[in-house]
Amino acid sequence: MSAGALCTRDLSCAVGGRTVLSHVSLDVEPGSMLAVVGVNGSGKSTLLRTLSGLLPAAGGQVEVDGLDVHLLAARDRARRIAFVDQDPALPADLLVGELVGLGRTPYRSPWSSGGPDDRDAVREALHHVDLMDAEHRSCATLSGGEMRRAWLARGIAQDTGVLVLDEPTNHLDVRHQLDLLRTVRALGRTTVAAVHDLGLALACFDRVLVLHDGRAHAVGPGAHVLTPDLVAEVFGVAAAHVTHPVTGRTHLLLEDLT
Ligand SMILES: Nc1ncnc2c1ncn2[C@@H]1O[C@H](COP(=O)(O)OP(=O)(O)OP(=O)(O)O)[C@@H](O)[C@H]1O
Repeated sequence: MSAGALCTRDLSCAVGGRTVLSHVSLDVEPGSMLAVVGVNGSGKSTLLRTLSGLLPAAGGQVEVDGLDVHLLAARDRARRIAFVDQDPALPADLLVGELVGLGRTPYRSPWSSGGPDDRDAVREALHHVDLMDAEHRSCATLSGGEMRRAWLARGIAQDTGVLVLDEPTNHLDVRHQLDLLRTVRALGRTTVAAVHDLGLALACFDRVLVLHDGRAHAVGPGAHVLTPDLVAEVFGVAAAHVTHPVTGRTHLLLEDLT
């Protein structure tokens, strides 16, 4: 089995004692990018946390590289799946390089500050997110968008086959949104990301999973899944497909008709 193979079998996800999602069966192709979309509260974060092993499965299974995520030791899991949270609390007084270095924890002995390989991984990750010059700055001095990229760099430095990203493009300007998704693509890792921007989901991901009414409502290539009918049903927004005049790719036009 290739590294980064991720699948769920009849997965149910619960949070705060409430089942949020049921019967989710998914195969995420190694190296591919899956966008998870759905209205607020549809269960995107809960699904991502369950995939990452941070929440127990309320039923069914998540497998990474053929192994049950919820049975793996924490260090082994952290070498296979990196989770980048939506809005993590910042550990006080860390330099950016130190924050990114936390991604190397699964490879270090408890009291080690890291060797040359770890330092190289940190610099490479900072390079990927265009923050090379920020390595020695305090995290407290970063803008919201720079901070998002620093957290992503920590996930990249973790050097896992699977990256799970909760709203990675929030707070980013449009150039950095596209750059970030291109960077993630170039890493070649299996990526599952919650996104709110349906245009980005369609343009930048191989497949889109739509969560609706506690289920995996649809999954497949964005242009097949994000049809005007589905967008109207799930999001209550009128949509049309248009073909980009230069690239010939399908895009979504959204219109509020209320
Ligand atoms: N700790 C908790 N206790 C109880 N209910 C929770 C808890 N965390 C989340 N929920 C509820 O579970 C449901 C799913 O939440 P989740 O955060 O997964 O949705 P989401 O699709 O990521 O939402 P958003 O788009 O707003 O980020 C929501 O109804 C939310 O209120």
